[in-house]
Amino acid sequence: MTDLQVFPFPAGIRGEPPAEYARIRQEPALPRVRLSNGREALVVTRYHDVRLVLSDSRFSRSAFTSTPLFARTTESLALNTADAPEHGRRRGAVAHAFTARQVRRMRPMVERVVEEQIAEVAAGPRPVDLVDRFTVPFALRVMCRILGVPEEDVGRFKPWVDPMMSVGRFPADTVARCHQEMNGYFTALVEDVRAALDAGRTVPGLIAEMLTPRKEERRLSRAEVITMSAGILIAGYETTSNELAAAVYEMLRHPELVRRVRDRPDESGPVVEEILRYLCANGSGGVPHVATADVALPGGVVVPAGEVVVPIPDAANHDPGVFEEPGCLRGDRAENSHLTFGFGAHHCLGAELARLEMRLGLTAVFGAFPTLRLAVPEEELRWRTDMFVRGLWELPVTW
Ligand code: HEM
Repeated sequence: MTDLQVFPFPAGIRGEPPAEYARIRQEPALPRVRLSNGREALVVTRYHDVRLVLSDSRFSRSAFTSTPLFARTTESLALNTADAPEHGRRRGAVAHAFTARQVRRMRPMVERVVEEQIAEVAAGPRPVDLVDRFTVPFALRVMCRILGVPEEDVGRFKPWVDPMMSVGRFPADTVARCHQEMNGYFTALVEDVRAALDAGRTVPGLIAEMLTPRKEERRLSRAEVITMSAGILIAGYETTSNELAAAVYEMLRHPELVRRVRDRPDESGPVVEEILRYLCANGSGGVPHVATADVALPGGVVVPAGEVVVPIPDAANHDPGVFEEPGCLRGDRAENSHLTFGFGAHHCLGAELARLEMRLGLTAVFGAFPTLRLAVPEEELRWRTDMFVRGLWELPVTW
């Protein structure tokens, strides 16, 4: 076995992108690495190359038969590791629930949840852990409302989901137990919703909609409904809550951005986009794809058929050929076509919802607590390294 560098590469102390990304981007060839599951792969870091791999059907996700680069099992990933036509069929069953129009309709609900969580923080003791008291319950409650998951169960998910989103941090037996318990919870919930529908009751939420599709082509199997329900809850809250906490932290380091969001909340969009570009959230690096033909990338490299490639959106987001001064967090970036939500057929289903939650969450936090500051020395913050989504385990703040 040749001595290859192991991927994913370790992140920086504050969860910054691995230094290797910038170095590799300069290399004419695609560097060969050993994935954490033992397979060899080529890593793709240049912006236009990453976009091509993510959007060209000659790169297959399902042909990569090894385990994913994080602790979820392939069977629990209804969308992420599937290719057309199966991927399109499953995604088509839920996509209507997350269109820009639907998200505009959700806005009052999201605003209510933000207000309730902020009011709870304001009424509680100081200092407060903003992850525990705001970013996680906010993002989780929004997903519960959308899916129709009982909100009294909100506290049950994080202890299961943290190990499921591990990239080597949690032991395999813990991960397996959490997969099983999460699956058991959603199996029982889907059964309950089915029974209520059969009894003629109206049940709000996407789980009930998945069980009673308006169009035949949106029909999913019972097992798919269970997997999709758990998957959407996880995908929807884990990313958003971590990005929000990391965004609050970054804004505290950039007071000019705090002023902008606080004084002109309607213009928070570009700030949020820039934070999303800058943050480098993906601890697994990217999703492995297999080339099903020889494919020439825009950067000039030809990927031979059969090779595994891992496109790295975080590296693409810091490509100086596309983003001027990529290492600077600038709220006035005019053009910001970042790849934080992916690109192509697997582009994040909840991107519009995530944007809304980020905008409302940040304007609410800095609007309610204009003097917000860290309650501990920065060196004491615990970063979520070796996890699928980087972020903070806690964010103790006061005001
Ligand atoms: C800031 C928050 C978020 C970020 C950074 C984010 C990012 C991503 C990324 C990078 C992907 C994968 C793209 C790929 O596989 O190539 C993805 C997929 C996905 N996201 Fe998000 N996401 C966020 C919030 C949400 C929310 C709120 C939802 C709620 C519905 C959601 C649901 C999904 C789903 C279901 C997929 C799988 C799509 C597919 O494979 O077709 N995400 N997201």
